[in-house]
Amino acid sequence: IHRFFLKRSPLAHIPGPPSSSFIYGNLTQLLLPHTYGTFEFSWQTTFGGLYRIKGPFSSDRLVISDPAALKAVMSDTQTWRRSDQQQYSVDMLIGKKAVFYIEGEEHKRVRNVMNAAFAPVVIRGLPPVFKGIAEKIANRWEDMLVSGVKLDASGAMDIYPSLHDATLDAVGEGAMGYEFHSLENSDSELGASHRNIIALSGVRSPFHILVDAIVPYISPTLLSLALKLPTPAFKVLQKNKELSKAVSSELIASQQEIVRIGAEGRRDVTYALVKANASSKSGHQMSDEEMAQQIPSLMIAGQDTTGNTLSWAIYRLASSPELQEKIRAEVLEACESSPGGDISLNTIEGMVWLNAFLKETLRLHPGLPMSDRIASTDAVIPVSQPIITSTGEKITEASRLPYPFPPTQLAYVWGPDAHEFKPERWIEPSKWAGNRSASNFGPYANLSTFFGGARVCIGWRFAYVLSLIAILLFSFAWRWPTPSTYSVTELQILFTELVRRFKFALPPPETSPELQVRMSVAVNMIPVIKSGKPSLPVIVEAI
Ligand code: HEM
Repeated sequence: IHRFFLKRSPLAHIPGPPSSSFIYGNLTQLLLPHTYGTFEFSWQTTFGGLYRIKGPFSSDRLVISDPAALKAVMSDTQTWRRSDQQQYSVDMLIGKKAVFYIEGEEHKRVRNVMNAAFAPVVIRGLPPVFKGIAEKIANRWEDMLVSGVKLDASGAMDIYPSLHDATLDAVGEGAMGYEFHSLENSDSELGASHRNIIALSGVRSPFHILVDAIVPYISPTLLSLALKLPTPAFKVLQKNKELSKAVSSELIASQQEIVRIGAEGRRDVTYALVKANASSKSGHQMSDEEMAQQIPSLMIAGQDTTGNTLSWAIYRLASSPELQEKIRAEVLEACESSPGGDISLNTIEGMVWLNAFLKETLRLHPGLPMSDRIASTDAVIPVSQPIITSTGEKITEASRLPYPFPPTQLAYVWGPDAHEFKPERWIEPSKWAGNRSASNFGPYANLSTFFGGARVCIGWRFAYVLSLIAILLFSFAWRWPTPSTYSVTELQILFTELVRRFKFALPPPETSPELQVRMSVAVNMIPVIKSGKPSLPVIVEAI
């Protein structure tokens, strides 16, 4: 009662919207709007990059998108910790040694070994894996076109499930060293269990908001008893934890054997992880159990995020025929000028429009648009834009702030057209570029999509290379020859032929109102159609 009603909040003077409910505060508006950002973006316009909202039972929380504030919070992991709710979910899902769970020195030691496993040299060996998967998805779409699985008279088909199968296979083969065979429709037990987990995490309701609010006040003993209740959701979680533990321990043991006998291992991240761990100094190494808990961490963190990013990429490609043509022209030119005929990763990385398109997709559709942190002690947050408090005072830092949500970036960094999809902003000179680089927050292109600081997304390079190759292939190649090197003639003929033959379009709103896509957020940013079902209806057409 004291905490809720009597203690004066240090955030009382930070401006923000009025609370819409005593029970939920503003959280239903922030977390459950019909279309993602409806309230958040207008609050951002009114109050700037740091404002206060009400949480359950009139508690105060901060929403942060100011780059200086984000950077300060994300780089100080001693002060800014994950919330209890997040920790309980990770423990239920994976365990207390997962990279998301651990803090401080333990996190630093584990990240050091994991960073070596995600080094550029490891990721640059993955394109053959990604190309193989892109070829399989193209085969599946061709089958779908022939067998006529159409959603309505517009001819659109739902390519969302196949994009998620593709990223499960990509994370399986590229990161875990495990073959799910999702695209071949022969799902493994772990694959099926993972799908159940993603389906669970995709459901958000006012009830979940309430549970999240109450959890920190329940005694740990009572909570751990409650979590053992045989509810359907807890059963799914428990089964997944046991299954992923068994599979991961086996994967680690087999890679350890490969490293021990010095045999050439597969070039996946798990192999690199085991190798990096074996050559770490004693005291800096991870135990077998620690390594085994990182495998499901990669699956959970890597699959849904990349699946949704690719879905948004195709959505944006399909929304703009001119953009498709521009990228297509760039690819054709690269094919023609590639000496030796092998389109290398360097060439792909040098494609101006393709890269600008991907950056803009990541900017406007961040896979994980928000997360929360709690201050474990009094703290001061700097802001790049001053805040005018409710008493008219101008302040450049906010102190003792208990609950920030760092979400997307704002107009200060991107300009007044921040909410529009404009890949050209990455190509043409802009007066906002200075603000952007001054923010210097994320690991890639100053984007906050992968966050920054000590807990920056470890898989950002993996996601970037996977997305580049996938977009390139989805856009232009329905078939990619199987060998890992390609002759220029083969590619030229292939691309020229395919570019002439296929394009993507969205079903028109007039004839297909049910199939129009909006942004929805549970944990990830998901495309959903009118019924609320996660879907990506696209017309794949022969020109
Ligand atoms: C476009 C795709 C992706 C996006 C948008 C994304 C975004 C993020 C974000 C925002 C975080 C920080 C979350 C927080 O601290 O609250 C994060 C952490 C993480 N990501 Fe990613 N991610 C992507 C792909 C991947 C992939 C492909 C992998 C692995 C194969 C991966 C592995 C991880 C891991 C292990 C962490 C936890 C790092 C730590 O706590 O030290 N992510 N990701």
